Amino acid sequence: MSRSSKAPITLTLRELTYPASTNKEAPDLQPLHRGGDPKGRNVQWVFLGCPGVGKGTYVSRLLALLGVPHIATGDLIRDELASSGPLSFQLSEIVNQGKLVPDETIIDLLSKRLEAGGIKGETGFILDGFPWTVRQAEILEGITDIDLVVNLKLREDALLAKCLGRRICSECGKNYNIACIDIKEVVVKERLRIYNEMTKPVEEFYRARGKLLEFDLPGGIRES
Ligand SMILES: Nc1ncnc2c1ncn2[C@@H]1O[C@H](COP(=O)(O)OP(=O)(O)O)[C@@H](O)[C@H]1O
Repeated sequence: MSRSSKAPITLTLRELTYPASTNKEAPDLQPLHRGGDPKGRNVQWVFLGCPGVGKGTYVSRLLALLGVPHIATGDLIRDELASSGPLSFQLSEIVNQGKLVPDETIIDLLSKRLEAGGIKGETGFILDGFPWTVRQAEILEGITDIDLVVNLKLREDALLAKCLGRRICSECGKNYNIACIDIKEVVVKERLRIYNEMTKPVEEFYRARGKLLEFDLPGGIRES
């Protein structure tokens, strides 16, 4: 598969989450595996997906398959906060207010993480929580050539049900709650609206470069 091509990317989710050896319809996947990359490095992918879509579950399956680290900018921020370093006070104010950390700070933390990974021999990654803005996407393109941006999407009603802890009983078909989640539907809807508004330009950025791979998920993914 040529990743520099501008042709639409047509991998299926099955091809992404299961090894080529178990998927007879996916011979294309082989070059993406460790050591088989024409660029002489492992895959460098970005995962986009709104809260509740099941991104963490998909990413963890892929990590085992591809042998790359999961780099989540939220984790980088939390590590920095836990270190009580010079940045931590300023960062805790921003994060506690639910705001985005300035681009310079997040890019500095990410560059350090990539550099440290490079020293350890890492040549690929799955990036999560970055980029959030077009400016971040542009800067990332300047740092490395991202191969693929996977955008996981779930219908809003399914997403809402998931975020609110609702499930449908497979026997009687009625709704039930798996947990006592004290969160209002309007709050979840607003969070999704803000997410969509923020990430649309980032999706466009990667779509224009032929790097965006979109999945309309039919439902949630099982966590086990
Ligand atoms: N790409 C980014 N740009 C700016 N700030 C970020 C970025 N990624 C993470 N952050 C900051 O770190 C916090 C935690 O990130 P994350 O774990 O991805 O979100 P959440 O805690 O909502 O799941 C965010 O609320 C934000 O302040």
